[in-house]
Amino acid sequence: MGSDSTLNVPEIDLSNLKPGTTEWESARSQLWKAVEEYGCFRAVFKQIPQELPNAILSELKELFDLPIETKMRNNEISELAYGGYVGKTAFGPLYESIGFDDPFNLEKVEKLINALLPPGKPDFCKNVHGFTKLMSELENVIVRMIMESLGVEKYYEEHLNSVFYSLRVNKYEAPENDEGEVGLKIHKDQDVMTILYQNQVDGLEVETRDGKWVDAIPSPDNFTVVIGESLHAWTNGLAYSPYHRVTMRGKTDRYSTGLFTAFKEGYLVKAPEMLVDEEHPLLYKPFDHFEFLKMIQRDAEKFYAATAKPYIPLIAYYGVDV
Ligand SMILES: O=C(O)CCC(=O)C(=O)O
Ligand SMILES: [Fe+2]
Repeated sequence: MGSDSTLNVPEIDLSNLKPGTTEWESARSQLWKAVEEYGCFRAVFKQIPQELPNAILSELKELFDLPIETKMRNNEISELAYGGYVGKTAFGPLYESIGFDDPFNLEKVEKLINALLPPGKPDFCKNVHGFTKLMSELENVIVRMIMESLGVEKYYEEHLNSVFYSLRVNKYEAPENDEGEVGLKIHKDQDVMTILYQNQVDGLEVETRDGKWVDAIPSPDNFTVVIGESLHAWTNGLAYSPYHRVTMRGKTDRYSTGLFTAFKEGYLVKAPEMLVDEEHPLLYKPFDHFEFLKMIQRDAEKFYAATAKPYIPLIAYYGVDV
């Protein structure tokens, strides 16, 4: 089952748009079409200078080349379910990842980097912090456009107060054979959305709503947006959350960054009443997503690492008819 390499996910320019203008509305209708059909698109957002993520990516080799015991120090610092350091597993045979729990907090970023790479890297930390802030602005534009498309923009302020952001930096080792190897197995993201940036080594593949696998091939000025299952639930299924995977080909290691938007502890994910009617019955029982993550974290290792079970979608836990 390969992906169709002639297809790419849509590209949408979200740079410097003002709500209410015709430019905003035109980008919004492209965005909603992509969110419905692909759950994934490539955003251009010129407010983020390309040098910023590239400066972060250029430091990642040094970070991932550290001994595993050093990288594991992240697990003492991280307080988040799925935070910390993730080493290679059956789920991600070529994948390693380092998580920044609270990249909005420069001191916490510095605490982690000082622990891994004493005496620290002040510029790298500032870049991680600055990049996160700008990416969250992009996230806000996307959420606002999605809510406007569904006529539920009155929830926008609530969204701003109910989410937090974490950042992961990832490495995928170049495969040994020429045929292409699994970098990260098929899964959906469980968050609200993920915004990715990569060095120019492609590998992300996404399944569209009508079941076609397509490549996400970003240009250097593209941020790849993947809709998570929490937003799928919140929109009562209208925003699509795609299965995706990373396949590695070629001889170059791949580095990427991912900004994850998630709901804070205590926030109940519940579709607005306006999006529920006889034709569109409620798909998910209201749930505290943060609690859910903590619950399954306990089983995560035996779940994904040892047995490499297929990903279990959120609907299997909270689906109304389940
Ligand atoms: O590195 C990528 O492009 C994708 C990563 C991913 O799917 C994830 O972190 O959930
Ligand atoms: Fe993912």
